[in-house]
Amino acid sequence: MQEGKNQKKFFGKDIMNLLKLMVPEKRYCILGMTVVGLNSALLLYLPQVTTDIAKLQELKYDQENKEKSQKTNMYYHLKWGGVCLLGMFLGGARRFLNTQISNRVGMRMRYAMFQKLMSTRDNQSLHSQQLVHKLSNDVSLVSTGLSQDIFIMIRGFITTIGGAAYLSYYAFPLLASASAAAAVMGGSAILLGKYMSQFKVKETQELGSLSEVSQEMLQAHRLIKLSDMEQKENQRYSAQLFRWYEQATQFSKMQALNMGLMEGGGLYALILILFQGCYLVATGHLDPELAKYFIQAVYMASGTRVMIAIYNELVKTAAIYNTILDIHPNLHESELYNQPDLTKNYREYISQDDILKAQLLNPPQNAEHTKGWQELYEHSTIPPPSISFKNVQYSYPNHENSTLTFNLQINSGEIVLLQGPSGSGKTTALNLLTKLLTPSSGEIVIDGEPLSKKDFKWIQQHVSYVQQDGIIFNATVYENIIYGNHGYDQSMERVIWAAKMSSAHDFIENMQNKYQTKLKSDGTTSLSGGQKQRIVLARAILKNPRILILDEATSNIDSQSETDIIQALTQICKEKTVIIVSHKIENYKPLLTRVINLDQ
Ligand SMILES: Nc1ncnc2c1ncn2[C@@H]1O[C@H](COP(=O)(O)OP(=O)(O)OP(=O)(O)O)[C@@H](O)[C@H]1O
Repeated sequence: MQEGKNQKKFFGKDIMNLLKLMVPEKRYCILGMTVVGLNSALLLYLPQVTTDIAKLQELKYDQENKEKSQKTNMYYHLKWGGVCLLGMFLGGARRFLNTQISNRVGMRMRYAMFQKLMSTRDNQSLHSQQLVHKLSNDVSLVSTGLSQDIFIMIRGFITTIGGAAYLSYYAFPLLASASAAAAVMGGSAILLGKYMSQFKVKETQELGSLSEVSQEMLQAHRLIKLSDMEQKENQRYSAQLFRWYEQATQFSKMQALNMGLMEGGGLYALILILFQGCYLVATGHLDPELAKYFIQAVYMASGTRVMIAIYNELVKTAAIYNTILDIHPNLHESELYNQPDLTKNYREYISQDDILKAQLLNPPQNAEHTKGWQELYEHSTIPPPSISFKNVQYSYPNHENSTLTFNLQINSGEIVLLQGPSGSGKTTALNLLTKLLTPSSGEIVIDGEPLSKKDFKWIQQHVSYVQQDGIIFNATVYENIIYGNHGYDQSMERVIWAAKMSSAHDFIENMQNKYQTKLKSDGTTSLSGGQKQRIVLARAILKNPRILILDEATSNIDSQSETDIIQALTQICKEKTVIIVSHKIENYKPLLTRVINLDQ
């Protein structure tokens, strides 16, 4: 089991930390507690019905005063009808507040976690499938568990205290029996709670790994089929499934033991209370309205039982919460609840998104309507930048004893190909240039100015990076091309220009809805590898970047598409500093000014 940064706290503190998630929902919580308080008071009042029934029975035989008897009858019916209606309202309100707190806590957690993950520049250390599982499944477990458990616990507390107070006043001997039963249940639950939470953490981790394995396999579905790995992968999935099952079974056993002790304790309490109650009635110490006291004693014992059961649930939930905090080394728990009210402007978010979507379906036809048009051409008049790596060193955190060193000079407007054996550091150099990684020492200089002095915005504005597996989003062709090009000309005129430059226009025109055709990100899109890569290239050149990086950009496509793209690049690469990484040096030769060897 992975030892997370948050797993060493003692359980009481864990629960306190968990409860902090409720802090921003103060208003809902106070309202919820009031409702739960009233609901519990109603429950405690309920045994009073026995007294009223006894009175009604008396009146039934009072033939002399028929009118009074009818009135009283009516009064009691109205009273208990009202109690039922109130109970109905309070029950509904409690459920609504429960769910709403859970929704809001979950929303805050997801919002903070997502922001944190997106803020990471070097995402290589993040396990995306595990994270998706945490964002959906584990957050739901924590938020629903927390809000529901707390209210049930409060109700348990009120009925325990109320029942105990009633018994201590009206039937003190029964209090002793109920307390003894509560003590037995409490002891076992606290003892087993610790083990239960440990098993729950393991089970949650195995379930996360199961999601990871399944997503990985579904993504690599084609490769698995073609490599005759189906049986092996089925076996791997099954093995992980059984690993989860093993932990889930351990947890179930522990839970069953706990539940058994609870049930046993409950039965013991019931028998003890009944036995004692009957004895007290028989000896004339208690009046025949035994049911009233009996119910109060049961309230007290079951309230205690509920509190203990919920304590166990909270320990489990806190354990899952700790695994969520481990998703990111810099995620502090306070970030999950110390945020402004997210829901304040949520309708605005949705309506802005709707407006944007509508605009994207009707993009401006020409550049006059688009912001940033001038900016686009302003920087295209400046000569493309020169780049030098001066004794730049980098070591990956998990490989600190192997340091990569770079000394490179790329002149303004050059089209260079970075060459070197696998592992020589080509991708690392590009990540350093795009500030996704920061050098351990040395300096990268762009046009005479250190890159460290330029902010990330500069990179976003002046660099386009095309990777081997071009990313296509669940959106139209038009949206895919303008992606990441805000502030630049996004008119149809300009998008068509970019598509023509990357030899994409013709096949887009042949699609059913042309530039408004919907594409899919999961690979089920009707695009070929070459078509996908041409759309990605159109996206990269729309903003007319000063530095263009092509990292194995044509590796996955057929040779005819590659020839077309390289031909298009002759035009595209003008007035830019271009860095190409490709193993197919021969194909790029006509385009290049130089080849730089990284292993020298
Ligand atoms: N996220 C990482 N964590 C640890 N080490 C890494 C990481 N990424 C790369 N490395 C190591 O850094 C070295 C350079 O890797 P890099 O990917 O930059 O090489 P490359 O020349 O691009 O290789 P290829 O041609 O195979 O893509 C390799 O030894 C690799 O093992």
